Amino acid sequence: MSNLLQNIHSPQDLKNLSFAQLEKLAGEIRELLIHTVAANGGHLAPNLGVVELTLALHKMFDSPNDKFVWDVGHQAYVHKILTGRRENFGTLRTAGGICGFPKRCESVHDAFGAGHSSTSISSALGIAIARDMTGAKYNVVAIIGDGSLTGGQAYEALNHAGHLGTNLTVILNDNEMSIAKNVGAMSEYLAKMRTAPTYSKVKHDIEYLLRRIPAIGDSVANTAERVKDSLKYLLVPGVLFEELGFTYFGPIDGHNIPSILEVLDKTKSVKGPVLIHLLTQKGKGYLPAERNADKFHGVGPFCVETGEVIKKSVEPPSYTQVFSEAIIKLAERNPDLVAITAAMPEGTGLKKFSVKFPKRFFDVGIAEQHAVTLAAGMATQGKRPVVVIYSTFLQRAYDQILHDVCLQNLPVIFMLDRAGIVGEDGATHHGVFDYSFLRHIPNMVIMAPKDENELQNMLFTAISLNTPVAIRYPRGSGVGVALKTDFTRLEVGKAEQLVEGKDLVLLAAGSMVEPCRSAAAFLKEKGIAAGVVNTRFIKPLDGQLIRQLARDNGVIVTVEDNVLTGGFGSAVLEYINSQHLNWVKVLRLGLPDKFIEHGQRGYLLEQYGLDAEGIAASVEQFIRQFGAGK
Ligand SMILES: Cc1ncc(C[n+]2csc(CCOP(=O)(O)OP(=O)(O)O)c2C)c(N)n1
Ligand SMILES: CC(=O)[C@@H](O)[C@H](O)COP(=O)(O)O
Ligand SMILES: [Mg+2]
Repeated sequence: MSNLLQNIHSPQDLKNLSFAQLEKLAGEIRELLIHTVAANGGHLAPNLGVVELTLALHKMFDSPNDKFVWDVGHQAYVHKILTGRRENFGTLRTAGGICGFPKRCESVHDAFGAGHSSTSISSALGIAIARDMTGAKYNVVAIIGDGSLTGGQAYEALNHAGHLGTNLTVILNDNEMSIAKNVGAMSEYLAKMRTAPTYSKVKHDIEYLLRRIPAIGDSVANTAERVKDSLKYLLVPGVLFEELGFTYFGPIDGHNIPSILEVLDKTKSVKGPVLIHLLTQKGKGYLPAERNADKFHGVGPFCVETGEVIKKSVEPPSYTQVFSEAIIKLAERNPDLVAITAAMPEGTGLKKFSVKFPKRFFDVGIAEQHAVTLAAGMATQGKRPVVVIYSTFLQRAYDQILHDVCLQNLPVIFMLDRAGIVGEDGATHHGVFDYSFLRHIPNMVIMAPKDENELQNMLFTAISLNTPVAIRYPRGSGVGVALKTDFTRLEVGKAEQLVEGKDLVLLAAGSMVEPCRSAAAFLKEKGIAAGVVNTRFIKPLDGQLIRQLARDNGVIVTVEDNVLTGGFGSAVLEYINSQHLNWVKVLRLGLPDKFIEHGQRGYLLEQYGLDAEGIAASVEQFIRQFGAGK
């Protein structure tokens, strides 16, 4: 057989393929996935697990008329390959190239955008309701993983869909994995179903049993119904979904294309919402990913032959690694310290902590809102919860932070990893809003470290405070300072003057401090004397220092890797205004009021003028236009 994939330009090209051809195509798709992700990095294992499912969906349904909604969307590469983006697939996750997540502006086949988890059933239900209101006829399919089914929003949507009885297909892609091993009672329930006989067989057996009960009178009929119910509870897999108003099909081998097609076909005629439970293997078809599905969930460039990740050069440890060690040392000193992750023990650096302190570690699943309120509850009882959540995912828990933690001034520590530009994951994942969504909440202290030692000291300081604290730090390597073994308590609200300069001062937040130091050196070569201040605290600000800088310099440049709207620079402006320091000229550098696309982190920082050269260039232009000093 010739190469089939090169002839697939749209889902229509699948329609006449035989099962054997579809299987061959699955192999070719896996090759493309493996080689592309090996070069560009990306979510390999999740995509390897849905090759057959995606082929079956596109064979059975008619996208874009029928709508597929991918939960999280990290597993939509196959869908992209089959929907006209194969030739461009080599640009995956590169600037200007194919996005790693579904995106409505990228293709009509991407019915709904995603990146954050557990939204698919809600959006699919919304689409289905709109369809019914307009009298249109098409199928709506939400594809959600077992990990994403730990997120509360998925249950809100199941609850609503079951109540409405809307025609909607939910495919549960159960591979027993979130990024790490899936957790929680629902995960255990699904595991039990894996070994259960199929629903249709059980249904048949129950009916057979009931037919053998002689039908004499109402009481026997009632008994028969009760027997049926009891047996159903005992035997029928998926009864939970059935009770929620869904018709359950499964469990079904998610790598068997004929079986998937058969069940999809069956469900087409079912009235109301259906849930199809597929069993798949994460990483299927590539041994290193099958053996190590969590490593290959999201992976950087790697060698196809060995599965070894390609290290660019010897890099300093990441902020995540530094945090990972620091929290263990601090937990050894403080038995009340507990750590919470929302399904990301590895990514947050809490894995080691979980091994060392299994009773003080909580993986709550993809449940950021619950994680925050859980921490608040623990804090009322004297525990010192450290909640470690990527900046972008903490957006979910805004009200829990405000209402459950800050309003009661509870000492919960938020470690916001992946703050600022994250890179290739793109718009859904950049952590560029946290200063803005945290800064206005009363009682909250916000810090951002300039380097690895400061990260340790900030955590140490946070534990000593009796208020909510957020510490935000970027993805990837630290700046490479020699790591201190002891901790220093920082004075709350005190900034650190690093470089003196009479013409202007660069007031830098967190990971912007180093580029500002270099920018100051560039400016010096041009005869501009720029001071550099490490702000350390975004809240409370160092008002005394800002007043002094205003007096001495007259030009303040704030630099942050957050959106300018409501960010650190805005805080400085508000302060200057409140103090009537009217003569001060302020330049705010940060991210614009738009969503930042995907691309390498360094490239994006450069594009948005937040590398050393960009900062220096903006300052030079400002000084040329408005003058230096007072
Ligand atoms: C709100 C939110 N929290 C955390 C994540 C990070 N995340 C991405 S995929 C994933 C696991 C998803 O597991 P599952 O749905 O089972 O998909 P699989 O990768 O196993 O196919 C997690 C935790 C996210 N995308 N969104
Ligand atoms: C899909 C998703 O949300 C995660 O897999 C995310 O891509 C992880 O990011 P890191 O690679 O920064 O841990
Ligand atoms: Mg899973």
